Amino acid sequence: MGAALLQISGLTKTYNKRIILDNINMSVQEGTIVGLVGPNGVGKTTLMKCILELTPFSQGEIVVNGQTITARKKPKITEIGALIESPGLYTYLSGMDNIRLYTNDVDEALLERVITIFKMDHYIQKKVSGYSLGMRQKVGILQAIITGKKVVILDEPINGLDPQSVVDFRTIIQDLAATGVTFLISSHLISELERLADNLYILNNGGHLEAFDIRGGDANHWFELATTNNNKLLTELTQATISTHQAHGRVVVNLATEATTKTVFNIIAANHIEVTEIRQTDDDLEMQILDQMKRGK
Ligand SMILES: Nc1ncnc2c1ncn2[C@@H]1O[C@H](COP(=O)(O)OP(=O)(O)OP(=O)(O)O)[C@@H](O)[C@H]1O
Repeated sequence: MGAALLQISGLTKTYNKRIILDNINMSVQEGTIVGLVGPNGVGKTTLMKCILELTPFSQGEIVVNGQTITARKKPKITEIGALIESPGLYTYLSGMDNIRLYTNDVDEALLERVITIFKMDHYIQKKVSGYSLGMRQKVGILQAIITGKKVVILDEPINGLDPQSVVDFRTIIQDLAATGVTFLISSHLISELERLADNLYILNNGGHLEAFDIRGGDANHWFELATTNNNKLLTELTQATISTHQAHGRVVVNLATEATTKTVFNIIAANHIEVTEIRQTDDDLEMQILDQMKRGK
């Protein structure tokens, strides 16, 4: 781990006087993979566009590999590759021609390796007009990473990829990160980001960005309780401002602290509810992130 390759300080962005990004701060160290999640329309793409200078912002500063962007200062950022929204490809050209047209600066060994991993050999020389969504997406990913830039921004890169390709994508990205490439990746697939990313940020409605501790914090503290009166328990827990919801016919609750655990079981006893089964949830992180998103509203 070295210096911060991407540093965002006090970034504020509005569209028609509506605040989309509100005093955003983010620091991404060299060789790390940062995930970005948030509800639809919250501003994830807008944040990425600010970093790529595709949209102006009113306040704050973004530093990419030592080059500083402000509301007034717009340097040509050299060390950045990106896939934003869906890849803009010329459909009458082949995937390979699209890549060659996009840049002269191709890392040939990397290109060959990614084509092999993504199993693109049989179509990369054919016209894009015959490609599926996932095939186009892979060309877009290639364009973003193939020039060997130090910082790569990928907006919903897993969209349209089949399960094997998602695994292949993870291999490609983690291998590159191990060589020092720094990634900011947005996705709605939280479970995939959990596997892929080193750090996670949540962008909430109102444009507030929060760091999420992906490897620690409340992990492994979510439990599903099968009880004789789920509705009563849900109501009582909610009244006691304890995070809870129902899943698989059980009450799901976070028992991260001793105090919460005591409160939950006191509520159960006081209401004569019987617990017939307790099991740890296997989707802890997803629950926590959704919970943090709800609280961030
Ligand atoms: N050019 C624009 N002019 C005005 N408003 C815009 C413009 N582009 C985006 N917005 C608004 O900014 C907000 C954030 O949009 P953005 O595309 O960044 O969201 P997102 O988090 O990437 O959403 P999704 O998860 O659905 O892709 C939305 O409310 C959108 O309507």
